[in-house]
Amino acid sequence: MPVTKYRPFHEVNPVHLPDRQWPARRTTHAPRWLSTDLRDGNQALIEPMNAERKRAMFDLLVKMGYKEIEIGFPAASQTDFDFVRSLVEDDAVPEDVTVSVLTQSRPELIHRTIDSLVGFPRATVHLYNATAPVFREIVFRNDREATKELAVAGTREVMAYAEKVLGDDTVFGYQYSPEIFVDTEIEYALEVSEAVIATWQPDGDRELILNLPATVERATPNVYADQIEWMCRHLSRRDAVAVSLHPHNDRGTGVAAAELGLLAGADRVEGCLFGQGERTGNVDLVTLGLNLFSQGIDPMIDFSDIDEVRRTVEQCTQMDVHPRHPYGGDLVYTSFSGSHQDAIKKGFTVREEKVVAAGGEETAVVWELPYLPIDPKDVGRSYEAVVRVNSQSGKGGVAYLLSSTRHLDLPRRLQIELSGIVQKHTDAYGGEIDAEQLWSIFADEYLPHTAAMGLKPWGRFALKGTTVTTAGEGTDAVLTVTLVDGGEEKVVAATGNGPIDAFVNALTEVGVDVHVLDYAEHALSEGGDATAAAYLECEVDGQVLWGVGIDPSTMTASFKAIVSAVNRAER
Ligand SMILES: CC(=O)SCCNC(=O)CCNC(=O)[C@H](O)C(C)(C)COP(=O)(O)OP(=O)(O)OC[C@H]1O[C@@H](n2cnc3c(N)ncnc32)[C@H](O)[C@@H]1OP(=O)(O)O
Ligand SMILES: CC(C)C(=O)C(=O)O
Repeated sequence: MPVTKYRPFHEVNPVHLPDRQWPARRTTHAPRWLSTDLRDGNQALIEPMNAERKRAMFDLLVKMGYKEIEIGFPAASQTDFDFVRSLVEDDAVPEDVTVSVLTQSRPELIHRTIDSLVGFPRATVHLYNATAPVFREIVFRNDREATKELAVAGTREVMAYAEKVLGDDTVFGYQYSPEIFVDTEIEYALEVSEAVIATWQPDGDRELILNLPATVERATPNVYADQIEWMCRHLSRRDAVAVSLHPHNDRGTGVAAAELGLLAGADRVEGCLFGQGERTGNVDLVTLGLNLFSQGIDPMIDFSDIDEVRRTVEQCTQMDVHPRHPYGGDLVYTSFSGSHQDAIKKGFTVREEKVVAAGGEETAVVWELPYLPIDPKDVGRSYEAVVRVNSQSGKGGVAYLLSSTRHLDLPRRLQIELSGIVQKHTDAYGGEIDAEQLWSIFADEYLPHTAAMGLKPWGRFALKGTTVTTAGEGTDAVLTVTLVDGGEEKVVAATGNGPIDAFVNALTEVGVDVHVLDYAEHALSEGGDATAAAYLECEVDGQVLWGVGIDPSTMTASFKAIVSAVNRAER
């Protein structure tokens, strides 16, 4: 690896800010957002969006609540131009949404760009030129003065042409970006910005958006924050200039850079949903917004159906969102590993208790759940997908899945026993076991005579019926049991100090020695036709194991559970 080819960023473009203030600041509110999905996102796609997909993206952004949307680079192509026109012709832009469009600093492109905006009630022209030394030397072969002049001349051209073509019909805004701001010598970036400010003359009613892009992310996020704080401190007319961030993600720290840049004083962030955009992408607006949400700060954007957002983005961009993408990926609320599942299951139980104590008011209870930074329900995800079972899973996950999908609340030792059985399957077959497969494993093991999943019944015994009579209080129960024993129907009678004791004694009549060690039962549904589940831990001929019974009658459920344990012992 030829590491000597590279230099540390502080040697390339140092920023001196020893009394930086941003590390001690806290985020208290959402910034202004601009979505550039239809511009920076679109220009990075293998197949740029057609009109229909652009419209679907625009409508999604509006629905989510974005108020500033960069809708394209209208001078780039007829498709881009026509899309911009279609929005005004279809009256598709709500009153509180401002669209913006990007242009280079070339008169013919500026004219074409502004022509596309005729009829928009509010629009911003965004002009950029590269100010970084590499671009001055390699791309433009311009010195500093000529580069500054390109920015100023472009600004003047925008002002003059907009005045001529748009007049008073459009509330017209202006944005300037010194491209690769992060690589530009900071005093020079300020000099160019000030020249643009002096040209546009922002004041209270006439804002200038100064966008400071990390066009290519080349340093740690604290460096970007220093650069932003330095600019914020040195800008004249700071109150009339909206400082905007435009981080890219080349080092994988675009989100952190945006967050620290906001602490450093920026007012606004430009990015794309799920971090679409050039190379490794623009900063991800979904992560930024939901990071705020997870801190109790309203992002002012609606993420309540994250899957719908993801599906639309995937359909528009023809690119997949990674399953581990923060907040929106398929797997990000899912735990496979045993200790995580156990903690989540316990967390949900404690939370349910707290919600009940709060009078059922779910939102009154602060979210504190192990391994889940936000409540999946808040972004439209269901709890069913939270816990999934594979070879890394333990009893907690298995129990959670049976509880959430089948309402079976297994006692702890039964959870441990079942987990071992499931583990044998996952070890043998690999991969994941879904809720249906888990139910099938469970039913085959514990409920062999339940017509579940088309399983083949097995086991020496099947319970056909019971009649119980008690002579009165304090007297023994008398029980008549009809059993199928190895295919042969038998009727046995026994007494005991209760129905279960009598049933155990009846089994002695057919040669089975069973003792009940532990017992648990609960209703599976509410109301008169409720079904009960019974779990009995039994010692059968010296073996300790669990049986499970499900029946409308609690007593019959218990008898079935004993039969289940006996059959398992003999299996
Ligand atoms: C960081 C960013 O994301 S910036 C946005 C980038 N997005 C895009 O480029 C997508 C849309 N672009 C396009 O469709 C085309 O590039 C167009 C229509 C804008 C221009 O096309 P062309 O005229 O064929 O020029 P080309 O694409 O080769 O651009 C390079 C030329 O533009 C000049 N240029 C580049 N940026 C700027 C700028 N901001 N201001 C003025 N001139 C510029 C270059 O110096 C070069 O000029 P040269 O040909 O005299 O050497
Ligand atoms: C045009 C500018 C803002 C840009 O896209 C970038 O620098 O990444």
